[in-house]
Amino acid sequence: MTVTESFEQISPLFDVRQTTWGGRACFSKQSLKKGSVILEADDNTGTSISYEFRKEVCHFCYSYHNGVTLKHKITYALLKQLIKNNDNKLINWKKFQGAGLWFCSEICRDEFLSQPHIIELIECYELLLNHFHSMQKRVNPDDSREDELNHVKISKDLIQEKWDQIINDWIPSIDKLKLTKRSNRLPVISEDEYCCARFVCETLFRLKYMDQNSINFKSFYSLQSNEVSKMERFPILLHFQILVFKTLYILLPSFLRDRFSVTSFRHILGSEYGNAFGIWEVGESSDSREYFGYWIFPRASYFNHSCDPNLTKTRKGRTMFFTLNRDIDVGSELDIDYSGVLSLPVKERRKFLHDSWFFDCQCDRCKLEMQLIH
Ligand SMILES: C[S@@+](CC[C@H](N)C(=O)[O-])C[C@H]1O[C@@H](n2cnc3c(N)ncnc32)[C@H](O)[C@@H]1O
Repeated sequence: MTVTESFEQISPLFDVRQTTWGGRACFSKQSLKKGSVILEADDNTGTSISYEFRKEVCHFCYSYHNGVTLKHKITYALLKQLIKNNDNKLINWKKFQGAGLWFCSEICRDEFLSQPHIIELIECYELLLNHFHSMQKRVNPDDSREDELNHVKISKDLIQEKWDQIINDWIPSIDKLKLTKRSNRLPVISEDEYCCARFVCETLFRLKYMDQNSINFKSFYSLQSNEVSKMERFPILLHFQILVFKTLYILLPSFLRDRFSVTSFRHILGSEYGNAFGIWEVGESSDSREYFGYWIFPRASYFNHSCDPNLTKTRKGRTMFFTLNRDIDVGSELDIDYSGVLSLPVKERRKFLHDSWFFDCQCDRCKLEMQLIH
C-alpha cells in the first residue's frame, strides 16, 4: 500500500505523500479558496493538562476562567449507575476523590460521563491519583539526581538496553509477586510523571475502543517517533519514562494492562514528542495566552511545518480546525506553523525548530532567506 492509499480517507481535499525533504507531507487535491476548512479534528487519542492547571481548565471543553478553580467534579453519587456494571474492587468507590477531573459546568461534566465505557478511564485516573497522593508524602530520590540523570549519554542502543532490562528482568520479577506485594515496588513519582501516566492511560483507553480499521487508528500507529532525538536533548526522559512505565505496569487494571507493553508505551510517548499539538487558551493574543498542556490528533499529524504556512490552526472547545489563510493551487503542500516564532530572523527561527522539533527546516521561506544572508 502506498502512503497515499493508506491515508486517502483522512480528507477528500488532500493526499499524504512521501517527500525527499521532510518525510510525509499533505498536498492539496484541488485549488481551494482562502477560508476553506481543510481538516476538522475532534478525535484526539490522548490529552494532558499540566498539573498547575488541573483545577482551572475544564477537562471536557478546555475552557479557562482566569485561574478560577472550577466548581464541578464527578461524585460517587453520579458514578453509582456506571459502577454497577463495572465494579472490579480495585477502588473503594465510596471514597472516590474525583479522579483529578474538574469541569466548567454540569453540561461538560455530564458530556464527559456520557462517553462509552468512560468508567474504565475514571477508574485508572482515580488509581493514579491515589498513588500520587500517597507518594507526595515520600521523599523523591530523583530530586537530588536531576543533574546526574541529565548527563547520561543517550544513544539508540542505550535506550534499547534499558528497555531490554525492563522486559527481561523487571517485568518477570513483578509478575512473580502476589498482587498484594506488587504495590511495594511502585516508584515515587512527581507531578510530571503523574500527568504523563494519565496521558498514557487515556491513549490506551481511546485506542481500545477505536475501530481498528479507522483512519484515526491507522494514522496513530503510523506516527513518526522522535524518541531518540528528544532523549538526546533531554536525557532525563529515559529515566522519567521508565518510572511512568513501572507505575502503570503495576497499577493498571487488567482491562487496560492487556494492551500495555513496552512497545505500545514507547510508541505512545515517542510519537507524542513530534506530533503533539499544544492546548492553548482561546481568545488571547499568542504572546499572552496560557499553555495548558498538549493533545494528539493523529489525522492532523501529517501536516509539515512551514515558516510561511498556508494553514492556520484554531481550537474551538475540543475541536481543532485547520483553515486556509490564502488561496492555493492544486498540488500545493499544506503546512502549519509548529513554532510560534515566525517573526524571528531566519537563523534564530531555524535554531528554535532544530532545538525544539529536531529538524532543519526545508521550507521555501527558509531556503530563500538563507540564500539572502549568504
Ligand atoms: C508532525 S510530523 C509531520 C509529518 C511527518 N513528515 C511524517 O512523515 O510523519 C513532524 C515531522 O515532520 C518533519 N518535518 C515537518 N516539517 C518539516 C520541515 N519544514 N522541514 C523538514 N522536515 C519537516 C520532521 O521530521 C518533523 O519531526
